[in-house]
Amino acid sequence: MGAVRASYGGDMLRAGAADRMALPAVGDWAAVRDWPDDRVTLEAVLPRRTAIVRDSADRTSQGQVVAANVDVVAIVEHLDPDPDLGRIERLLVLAWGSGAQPVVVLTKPDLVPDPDGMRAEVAAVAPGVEILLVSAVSGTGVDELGALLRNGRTLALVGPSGAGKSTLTNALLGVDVMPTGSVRARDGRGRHTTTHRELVVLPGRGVLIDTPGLRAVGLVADDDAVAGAFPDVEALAARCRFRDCTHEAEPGCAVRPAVEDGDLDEDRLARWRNLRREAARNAAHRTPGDRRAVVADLEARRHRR
Ligand SMILES: Nc1nc2c(ncn2[C@@H]2O[C@H](COP(=O)(O)OP(=O)(O)OP(=O)(O)O)[C@@H](O)[C@H]2O)c(=O)[nH]1
Ligand SMILES: [Zn+2]
Repeated sequence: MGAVRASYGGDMLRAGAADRMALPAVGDWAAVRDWPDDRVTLEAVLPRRTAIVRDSADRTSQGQVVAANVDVVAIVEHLDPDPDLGRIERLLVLAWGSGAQPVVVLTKPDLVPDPDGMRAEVAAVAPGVEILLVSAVSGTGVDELGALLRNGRTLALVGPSGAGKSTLTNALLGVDVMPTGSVRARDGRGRHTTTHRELVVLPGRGVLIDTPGLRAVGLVADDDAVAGAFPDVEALAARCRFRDCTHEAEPGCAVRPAVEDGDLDEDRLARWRNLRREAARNAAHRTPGDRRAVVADLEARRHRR
């Protein structure tokens, strides 16, 4: 049938006003109605298998769905400039929270002398997660990445602007469908080239979703998503004598000695603490009372229009 343009039906408008999460996102399946007068309305979004959710800036809802029904979330990070380990951890939390399987894709290995050494550093912040080195320039790893797209699976690329997501999309397709940004010569940073989310169907293979550069992802992550990204720290913390151990000075703490013995990186521990705090703050902000107030406010605004 191809592409159709649809407006929201009444139920969809109401659901979207009450919770932004209800609105369709890229990757969603939706029911549309074809009216005799040629109008097309989007009536319902079908239940999602998975959802990548980011914080919505306006706090009017639980969050905002960046992509739905994704099977594999590829966290795309460049090796040049140096990869940002904290950003990879954050995006891993986002991925674990989505219900999809994460992989880490390290791009531009052709620009650094020791890509395998850098992969090992990244592996330390991504326990249990497959890590691919992929160069669109030399072709290294493109087939491995493409293999994730078999059997009609949906692969979403997330990562900062300039990491090479659009370039990877083009490499996987074998043709250029996405505009790519040329890196500014002076500071080596990419221009922001993807202005809206794109979904590309690769016939007989799967579906590829290229999300725009997620700069500062606000997380709606819960403790489980943080635990998914930090299984090493959580395993240590589970061995502390006290369940509410703060890992500062308590007797019987298992985390502190791991740092002292060099088994756990101090910076990683600090980032784990911050993400846990962020998850707790999120949970506190989104009390049912808050949400009722937000919905009432939205309704009032709608009536004024
Ligand atoms: N040397 C090298 N350059 C690459 C590679 N992948 C991407 N680039 C370059 O990096 C720049 C940014 O790539 P894009 O694909 O536009 O980045 P993006 O992640 O899609 O960025 P947004 O669309 O802004 O989110 C472009 O100049 C690419 O040519 C690679 O594997 N090796
Ligand atoms: Zn402890």
